[in-house]
Amino acid sequence: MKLQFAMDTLTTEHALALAAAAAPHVDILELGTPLIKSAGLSAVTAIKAAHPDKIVLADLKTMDAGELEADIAFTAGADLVTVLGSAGNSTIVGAVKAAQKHGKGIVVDLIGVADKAGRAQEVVALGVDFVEMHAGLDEQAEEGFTFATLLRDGEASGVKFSVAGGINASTIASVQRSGAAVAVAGGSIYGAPDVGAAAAELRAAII
Ligand SMILES: O=C([C@H](O)CO)[C@H](O)[C@H](O)COP(=O)(O)O
Repeated sequence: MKLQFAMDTLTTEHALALAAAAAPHVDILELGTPLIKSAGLSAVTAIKAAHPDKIVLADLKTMDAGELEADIAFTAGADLVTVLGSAGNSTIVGAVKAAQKHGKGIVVDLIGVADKAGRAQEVVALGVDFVEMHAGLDEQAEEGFTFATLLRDGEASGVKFSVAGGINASTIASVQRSGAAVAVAGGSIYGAPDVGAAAAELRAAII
């Protein structure tokens, strides 16, 4: 299972510092949606330049203009770009077209989708690399939140999936047991007093 570090920060400078600390322990460096909205796609270029050996994911969460948005992110240096599962199929097909042009990949984020397993099967048939079983920061803050349902949806989908939803060192093993290809961790790494140590702890918890 790969480890993806979601950098939900607001400046390229901070993202570069976070990435420098965590990179030895993670496989995928994710530029979070708030970071891209705040700093722009130049942040993607800066992270890829600093870490050419890492997979760089631009979390665009595209909802429309799939081909155009994916194209500009790939041109900026992204290896993977996210499109929302609630987008129309034509948006996803457009993003896949851009990915094929660049030799890169599309991840469909299933945040807010009720039938995650069913939609996962549909979008994989459209040519996306994998899907993300995702509960966002707001959903995580809701009373009674548990990401157990994400793991069940992933298993039920039968397709390649990542999981994101507040994963930490005590829960990452359950993510791996669910069969996830990628565990996405944001706050448990960037919110730790020692970012490198937190990333290393997550890595060590992966069997
Ligand atoms: O995608 C995310 C969210 O929508 C804000 O951009 C997060 O990166 C994702 O949820 C992972 O972060 P944590 O939940 O803090 O682990």
